[in-house]
Amino acid sequence: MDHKPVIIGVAGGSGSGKTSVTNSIYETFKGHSILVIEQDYYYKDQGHLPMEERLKTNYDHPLAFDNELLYKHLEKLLRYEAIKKPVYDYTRHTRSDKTIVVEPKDVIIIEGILVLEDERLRNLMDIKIFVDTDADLRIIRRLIRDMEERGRSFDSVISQYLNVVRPMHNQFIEPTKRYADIIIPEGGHNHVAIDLLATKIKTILEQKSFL
Ligand SMILES: Nc1ncnc2c1ncn2[C@@H]1O[C@H](COP(=O)(O)OP(=O)(O)O)[C@@H](O)[C@H]1O
Ligand SMILES: O=c1ccn([C@@H]2O[C@H](COP(=O)(O)O)[C@@H](O)[C@H]2O)c(=O)[nH]1
Repeated sequence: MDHKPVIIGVAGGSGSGKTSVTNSIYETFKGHSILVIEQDYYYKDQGHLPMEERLKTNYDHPLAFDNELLYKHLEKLLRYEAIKKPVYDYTRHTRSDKTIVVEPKDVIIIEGILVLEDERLRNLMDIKIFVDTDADLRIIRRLIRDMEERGRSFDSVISQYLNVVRPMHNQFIEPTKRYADIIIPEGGHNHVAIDLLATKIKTILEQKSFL
């Protein structure tokens, strides 16, 4: 019997609805043994850099992430060992001093723009999902979210989108769609897709005798 946790990767562009999809899966399995790891929390620590340098970082490039640490943490969770998850501060563009102790669970959702880009991460996943939403919707959603929740101005969001987010999406994120087992259009409000996904996850959990 295979008693390793199930790992589900949820990728997609910024504002595509990854967090909403992840939350829907989490809610469906609430009460079961499930946890979420956000790839964003694994942005490289930039505490040694002055703020003006941090503002120049390309946060949509694969090299912005500490995937080494993320991979090590997933390996530990697969062995049912606890991890100390880093905490990322979007207003300071670096890790905070805090970490969160995360206990291992049977279902692990790993969510982020580039989780399907790294082959080692992909190889750990039982189900790979790409949330596919048109660019016009993604920029509108991001604009609202970054101004309301991440302390950004209208001009900074637009400039970052045109200069970095859009080209990096086309170069690195969009191509990872080909690795996905399931492509979910429009994100977390797609109840049919979420229900189908929940059924598949239940089947895997039953095969592993977790349910
Ligand atoms: N299908 C949808 N229709 C309308 N709004 C949505 C939909 N999916 C997500 N949103 C909203 O768009 C914003 C970005 O979604 P989120 O899940 O945080 O995206 P991501 O994690 O991919 O950046 C959030 O405010 C969310 O409530
Ligand atoms: O310091 C930072 C770190 C990240 N970003 C942007 O965040 C998005 C990824 O988050 P989503 O929740 O998937 O939208 C990425 O596109 C980065 O551009 C940032 O602006 N600053």
